[in-house]
Amino acid sequence: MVSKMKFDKFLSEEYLKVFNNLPDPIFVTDTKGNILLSNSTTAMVLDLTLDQLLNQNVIELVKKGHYNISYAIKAVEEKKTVTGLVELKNGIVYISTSTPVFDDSGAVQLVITSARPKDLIEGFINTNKREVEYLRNRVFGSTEIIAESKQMKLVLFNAHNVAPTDSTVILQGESGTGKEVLANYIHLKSKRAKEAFIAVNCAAFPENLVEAELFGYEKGSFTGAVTSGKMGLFEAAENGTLFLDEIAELPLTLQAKLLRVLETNEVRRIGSNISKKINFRLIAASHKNLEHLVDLGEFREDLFYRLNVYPLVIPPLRERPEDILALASKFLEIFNNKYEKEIQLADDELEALKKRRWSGNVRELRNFIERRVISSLNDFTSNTYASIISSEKVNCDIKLDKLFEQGLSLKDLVKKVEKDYIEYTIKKFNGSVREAAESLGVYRSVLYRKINEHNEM
Ligand SMILES: Nc1ncnc2c1ncn2[C@@H]1O[C@H](COP(=O)(O)OP(=O)(O)OP(=O)(O)O)[C@@H](O)[C@H]1O
Repeated sequence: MVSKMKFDKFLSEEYLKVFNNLPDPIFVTDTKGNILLSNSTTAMVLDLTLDQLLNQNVIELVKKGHYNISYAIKAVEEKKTVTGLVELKNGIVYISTSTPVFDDSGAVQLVITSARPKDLIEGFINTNKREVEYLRNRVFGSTEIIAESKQMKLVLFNAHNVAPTDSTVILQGESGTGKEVLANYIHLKSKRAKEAFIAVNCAAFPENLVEAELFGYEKGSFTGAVTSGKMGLFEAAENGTLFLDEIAELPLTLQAKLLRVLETNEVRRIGSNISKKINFRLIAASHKNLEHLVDLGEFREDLFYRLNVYPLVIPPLRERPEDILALASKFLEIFNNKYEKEIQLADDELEALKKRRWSGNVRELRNFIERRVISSLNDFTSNTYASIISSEKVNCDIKLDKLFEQGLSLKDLVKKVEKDYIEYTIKKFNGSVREAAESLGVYRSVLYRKINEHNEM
């Protein structure tokens, strides 16, 4: 048996670098199946850290259910290269090849195993692409989604693998972690990419309108309905993808109706007695823990199991500091272009960004960088700015004594500040309510409601 330490000595630093940077899983075992060397991709796809993996034996990994079969031992027994399918615990199937390496006496000394996702290879063969993009470029080097951290790379990797399967996907993660971005990514990497991607926020509609939005209605079916009738969003997503964000906000009665649609693939508009067959892929998302809501009786268990085919959890931004810097630099580039500025972040600012809690996740970071570029810091030194970033408190420079003199009630004061702040933000975004809503971290519908309320004040 070759010990890991002894084995490492065989390899120059350059070889190790090449080995580590291979985008596919690759690892080396001894004749008993002990893992001597592995790249981090192998650990990542097995949902382990590299350290954990290096202490493992392939037979144990199979026993623990990380994957269903190992060809490394077979290669030792049969003294030849063995190839076969391996299914991981997340359902992804790989084509794995184990190649024995012999010593001078012809005995097997080591086995090198490498693997590639089956779907990916088949996809390449089927589309007969001449320019084969390597997995790392397709997934890890994606320009649409920033994923520097190991956790986010794994999420993206899993998203990449589930995309072509047409399976229902449920995305969980705090608000602003990138669930909609990921849903769109899955759509774009699926067979439905050329069809519609319909994103619906179940929390953005008043309860009585969600059904009409989703199912559509025939003319005159309820007061307030457009006289000509309206197509629902299920129908609008025909052949494409329907993304139901904040699915936990769907009222229980509608949850039952959604389940029926998923089981029958049929939709009936409100006021109609004709059902229509539809074909769409569902991606749902929630920042709430749906399993917990099932326990509380607030989410239907049957719908939960119907949705929970392929769950993907996006970790909060504070748990992936590598992404903070990568995202900040991307957003800086975007907003420097947009506002024709050349702002750079100083080292202390970058440090402060990494330490902040980012409870609004990527959305908060994006808004923060946009404000940073807009304000251009004429009257701040980078030091004071860094201290503002790192303090979690909002710096409201309001003259309290002046306010006190006005004798406003707390309610009126809050409304007044809210009104002024909203007006100020909309002005900053040249009148764009959409951008202002993004910056303020509220839905557009909420912002419109507030503007109406303020107009009536
Ligand atoms: N990994 C990422 N790379 C680049 N941009 C990202 C990433 N994650 C999120 N964003 C950006 O952050 C913002 C929020 O993302 P998104 O709307 O997808 O979050 P969400 O989890 O769906 O939020 P909510 O639960 O509030 O609907 C968007 O502007 C999006 O473009």
